[in-house]
Amino acid sequence: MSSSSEPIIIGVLALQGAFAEHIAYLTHCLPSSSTSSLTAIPIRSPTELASCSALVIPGGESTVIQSVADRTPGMLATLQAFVRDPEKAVWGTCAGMILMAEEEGVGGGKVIPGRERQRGWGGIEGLKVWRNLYGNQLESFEAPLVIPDLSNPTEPFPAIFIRAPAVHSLHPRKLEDHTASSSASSSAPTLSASSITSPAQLPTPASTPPRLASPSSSSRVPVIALATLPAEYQPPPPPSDSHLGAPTVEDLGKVMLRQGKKMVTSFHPELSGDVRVHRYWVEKCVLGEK
Ligand SMILES: NC(=O)CC[C@H](N)C(=O)O
Repeated sequence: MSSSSEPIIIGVLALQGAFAEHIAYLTHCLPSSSTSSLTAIPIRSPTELASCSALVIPGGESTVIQSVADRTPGMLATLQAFVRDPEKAVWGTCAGMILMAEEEGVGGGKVIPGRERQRGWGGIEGLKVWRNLYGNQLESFEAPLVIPDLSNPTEPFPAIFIRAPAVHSLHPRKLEDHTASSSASSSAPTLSASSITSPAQLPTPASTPPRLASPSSSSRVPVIALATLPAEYQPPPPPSDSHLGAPTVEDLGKVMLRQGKKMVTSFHPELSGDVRVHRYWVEKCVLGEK
């Protein structure tokens, strides 16, 4: 937790996508009771990112965000280092979730040959996602999402899904499930931190691109599933013979995950008219409140 004298600067990656909405929500929901002063600013360069202790990677189009970052001198390496630093709070929404995965597959829509498979920047350890699993733009939808850890948890969160990614799998799978009510997640085994398999012990298929080093201090931090879609909204599983391996079907509907100071949502809280997810991330991940 930062001391009251240090202002906390939250960057919102502004290379493409819904960054203005996040800045508006963060500005609106900054906790008035907090002794820390917070401010949210757009980020377009490594110098701007250097002033931040937290970052939002917005929704939009992950391939465009990736290529603009790639064309901005120093930006991609600076972003990857920031996202993988366990001390930095980072939240990825939709395209941002894809970029915070370690590996991604893609279905539906237009797939550029040779780009079926992408390496994410990391952030949530061992996360693989499947892009566009919920369909195209016209198949966008809103679902009432029960998020038990939010304030006023009995009031469902209006979660908006636009060409959203789904969790494909997590390796190693060390999941704490806070979404008790979901039928899809209730049978999922919950592993304790003591039963974690070290990533180094897992066999790596020969065809897997080289891994970036995982942040060592996060390696025992469990991933918490904070929200699971009701069964009727869950997507069909991606193919089991893809380059990502077989999906973990009971995790497909997990649409909000947190690992330490990192969080991903496959939906768009910045379009919902409800600031509770922004408030949760600021309080738990940025300010480190219990
Ligand atoms: N709404 C979104 O952020 C869509 C993400 C988009 N499908 C992608 O692959 O990047």
